[in-house]
Amino acid sequence: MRRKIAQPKNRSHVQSYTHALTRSQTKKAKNTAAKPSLITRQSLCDAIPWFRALQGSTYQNNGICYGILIDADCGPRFYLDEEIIITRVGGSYQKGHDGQLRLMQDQHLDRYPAKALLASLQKSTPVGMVLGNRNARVGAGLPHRYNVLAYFRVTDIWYEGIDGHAGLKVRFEKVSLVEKSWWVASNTPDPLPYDQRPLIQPEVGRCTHCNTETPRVFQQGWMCLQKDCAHFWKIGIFDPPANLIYHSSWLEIRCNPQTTAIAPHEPLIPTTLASMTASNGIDATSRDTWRGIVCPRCKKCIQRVLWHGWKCTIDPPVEGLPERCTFEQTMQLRPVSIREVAGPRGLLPIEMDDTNDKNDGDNMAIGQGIDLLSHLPYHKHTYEIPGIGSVTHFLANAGINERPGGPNDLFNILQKEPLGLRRFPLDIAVVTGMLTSHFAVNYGMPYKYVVSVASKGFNEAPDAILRCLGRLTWATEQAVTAAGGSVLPPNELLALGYFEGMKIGFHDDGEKSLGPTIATLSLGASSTMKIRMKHQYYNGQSRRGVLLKKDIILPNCANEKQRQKWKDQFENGTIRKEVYDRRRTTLFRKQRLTGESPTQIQLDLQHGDLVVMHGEDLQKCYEHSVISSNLLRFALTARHIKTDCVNKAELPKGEFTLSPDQVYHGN
Ligand SMILES: O=C(O)CCC(=O)C(=O)O
Ligand SMILES: [Fe+2]
Repeated sequence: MRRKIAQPKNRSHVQSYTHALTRSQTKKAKNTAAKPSLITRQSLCDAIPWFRALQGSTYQNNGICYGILIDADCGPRFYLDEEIIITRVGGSYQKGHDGQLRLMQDQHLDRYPAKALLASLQKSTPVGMVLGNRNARVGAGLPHRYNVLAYFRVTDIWYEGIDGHAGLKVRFEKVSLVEKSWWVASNTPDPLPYDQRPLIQPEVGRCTHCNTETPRVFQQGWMCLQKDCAHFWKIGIFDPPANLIYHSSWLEIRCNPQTTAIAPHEPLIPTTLASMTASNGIDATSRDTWRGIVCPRCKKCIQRVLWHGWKCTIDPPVEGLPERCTFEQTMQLRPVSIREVAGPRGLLPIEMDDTNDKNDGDNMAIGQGIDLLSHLPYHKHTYEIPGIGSVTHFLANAGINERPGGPNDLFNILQKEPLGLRRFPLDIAVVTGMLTSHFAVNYGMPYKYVVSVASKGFNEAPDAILRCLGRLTWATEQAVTAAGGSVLPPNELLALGYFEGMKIGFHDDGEKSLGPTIATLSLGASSTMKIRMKHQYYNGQSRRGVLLKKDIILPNCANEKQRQKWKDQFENGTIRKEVYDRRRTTLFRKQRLTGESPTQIQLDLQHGDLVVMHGEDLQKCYEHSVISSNLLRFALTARHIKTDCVNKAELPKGEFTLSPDQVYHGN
């Protein structure tokens, strides 16, 4: 390989981006810092397709490394300039008491992640480089938590002596030798074209013991870098000094871009934004549109938080702090027609046969009742869970949906209204900064669903939202009356918006402040709702194997008959508590009970359908999820929030009066 040196060096420094903040500003900045959702690893992985690794420093796919994150401690002799990076290969390191990483064992080229880096080298695959601001050497000067540098090629991987073991190091060379690197000081001269750089031959040496020829890596002398050779990591017969530095030829040699072509597999920075704004026919709610982007102004990775587009800084500006990036890209959402997304039932006139009534998936048939007549034009399916509650599904059809002010109109209007829908960080996320996979806005009494959401008063709600509330009030009354309960009218409405591929994962709606009834109206794309027992009630014990103090035996739970028998024996005094507990522990252990409950009730929710879940224990013992199927769906869920659980100042938010045409009578 013919390689040349870079331009005569005015060795550059990483540019300093740190704002000069006073101490009080720094404190303020910490307190009011952008929500973690905007600066986390999740933002990076969401925006960058070649780095979808939420953990570790390497992103690999099919055995090839496509992206590297350099953060925190990069091992001895970490090196970075405008075109070269030399760093350790991850894995096999552990943090000691002093906080320093130590190599615990020899690394091997045939193990990941080294193997994936070697594959990138052999297959000439460029590796995208991200630099984190926790990097001990250069991090402090960087503008963001994660900074996309450029595409690099892997030129060499070799062994060094590290902490008494053979540790792997890797040398990366920037793919483009033409563009000036953004991370160097602005007064660094532009790079010389490759043709104008002086030719350099690498210095090589041959080991007198293993006879292998390798380049000279270090200034202090040539060393054999074959880890199994007796002369490994020696300069002559001596151990190398602690202050080893790289030899100039090792740093300055470059691959000839003409003879060693290397093509990036995709743009370093995805073109999502450009393609969205060029109105080139991409649907504004398709899967690609709710990925993150790299801010074209400040280069921060940002997630799609807002319904209408991307905004670099979501939080309002804080007085006394430097202004944050104001980049904002809203997009016109192409109106989605009901014909494009609705399932067949929402588009067909009512049929009096029972074909519609086979649509509700493969249920485990917990007391399923079908009522085709009493709620006409709806069909009604009810699932009774004895002692727990019921799920009522009102199935709509074109007759219902096409009425003025009905689901078709509501779907069209909700697309045009500025509802204030946005994604929220999940409180219980496994990875910090993980956002919900749906957009949400709450109206009326405050309600905390899977995340905390600020509520808007019903006096701010558009007509369409109040019409939905009218329908949900009707469905609540019908289902609760049929179940023989007393109706608590809804005073809260959570609107969810689902783009293509969005969902709400398993959760319950069982907050202390909630009444026992939850009603949902589906608009637009069809979706699948699954209801299953919570893990502990299905198995009779917690995930950690702790027995339920009072076993609740739900229909179809694991070991239903056996558990019921022992529970009866315990309750009527035939067996003592120790025996009861021992029997259950032994049985559960033997069966290694750890699985989730199979779906107990599965509903095919179509445009215009209403679902009412009723019964407090339903939310205590069961959980539900909904997966949307197509470009656009809205789910409007109304509940009754107990007013004594609400902060007095917020009570007016839940007050509303429906006009006669917002009230619904079930037609
Ligand atoms: O999208 C749906 O139909 C259900 C929404 C839901 O479960 C909720 O808002 O808690
Ligand atoms: Fe829910």
